[in-house]
Amino acid sequence: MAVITNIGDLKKIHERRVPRMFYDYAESGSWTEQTFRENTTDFDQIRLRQRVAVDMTGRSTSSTMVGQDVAMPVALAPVGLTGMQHADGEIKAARAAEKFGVPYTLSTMSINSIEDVAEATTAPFWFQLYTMKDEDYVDRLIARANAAKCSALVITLDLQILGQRHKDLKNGLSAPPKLTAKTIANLATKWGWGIEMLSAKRRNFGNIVGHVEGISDTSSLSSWTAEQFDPALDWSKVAKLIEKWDGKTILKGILDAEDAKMAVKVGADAIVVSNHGGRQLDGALSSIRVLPSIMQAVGGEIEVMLDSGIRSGQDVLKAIALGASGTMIGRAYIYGLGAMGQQGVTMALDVIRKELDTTMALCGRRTIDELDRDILLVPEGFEGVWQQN
Ligand SMILES: Cc1cc2nc3c(=O)[nH]c(=O)nc-3n(C[C@H](O)[C@H](O)[C@H](O)COP(=O)(O)O)c2cc1C
Ligand SMILES: O=C(O)C(=O)c1ccccc1
Repeated sequence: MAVITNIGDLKKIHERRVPRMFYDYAESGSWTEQTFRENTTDFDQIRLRQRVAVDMTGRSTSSTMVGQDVAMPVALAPVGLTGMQHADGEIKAARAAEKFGVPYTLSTMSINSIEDVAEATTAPFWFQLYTMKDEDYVDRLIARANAAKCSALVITLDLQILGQRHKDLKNGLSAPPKLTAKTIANLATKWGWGIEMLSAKRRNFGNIVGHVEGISDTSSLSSWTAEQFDPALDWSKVAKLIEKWDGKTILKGILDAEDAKMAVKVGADAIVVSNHGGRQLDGALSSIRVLPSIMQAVGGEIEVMLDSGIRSGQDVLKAIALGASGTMIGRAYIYGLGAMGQQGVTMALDVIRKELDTTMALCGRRTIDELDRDILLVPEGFEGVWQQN
């Protein structure tokens, strides 16, 4: 077996093993993919400060996220259709996260249901909520997450309407895949995936089957989303959702200081600075680029996490040093899952922790608390904010 030394190694195996439709779905950004690309290239523009002769014994990557102890400040982000990357992928990812000691976030749009994951794990996981027009259904989802003892509700705000992803539209993305000549030809080359998928507990959306007539046919993810998701979601509705949830609430998809202030106002416990991994508004700034302005606006008032573009422990370190208390990874663990199931997710987490730990040592920092702005050289434009009218 190939020696895995970085996340890119897992990505190559993922691409080989998983049907094109699902690899493309994971890897796509929206439109020209400018934001998707800049999410990673902007991280690369931040440089690190080497420090020497600092006693580096007794280092630790452990920290806390929304009051929970974590082995490192990295949670697994909610990812729709995870169970199409590997059979029962949500269960496998949740188990890997539990063993490693980091939070797992289950997407509303997952293949395994809330109950499947609760049954397969003991550590509390986070549940990510998409708000639908049918408010009773949203209430039922919240009640199910509560019954499953989820420790945080992650409300995603940047996808009331789906960004256009050209590859998904061309591939006719669906779960399970529709058997067209093109998909059959592709599946024939992915027999490892196919054989394993025969054993899966579920092959369509576990949280929403039965919700609407015909839901197991997600033949067009975009038209289904357009039909079901609530385009009228506003801050007053967000405030009501927060009131309905007893545990911690995390608002995901904040990319603007003004919105971050609103998140504080409605009483969220944390925000995730995110552009949905470059899958929504193409042309939006990268998360790492807007983080300084958001820290300036709400730092100290609310816990700030960041995702979009994290592919290494160095990226995690950069986000923390700029003020985030934690991060989320999406594709970085999905590559591992698609490549090798639970073991691949563990490998991805191991790779990231090793990189974080080594980088901390070489920057002369021993703990997550010690990571500060002093160890970074940040391009000037990163500190910029939108012009106020
Ligand atoms: C394949 C895929 C599916 C996603 N599905 C969801 C989802 O169901 N809910 C959600 O809040 N975010 C979803 N996201 C966004 C992630 O939670 C996260 O914000 C993003 O992946 C971070 O960027 P990264 O992949 O560069 O780490 C998805 C991302 C990907 C790549
Ligand atoms: O693909 C996504 O990014 C996502 O969040 C989503 C939205 C609707 C249905 C499935 C996944």
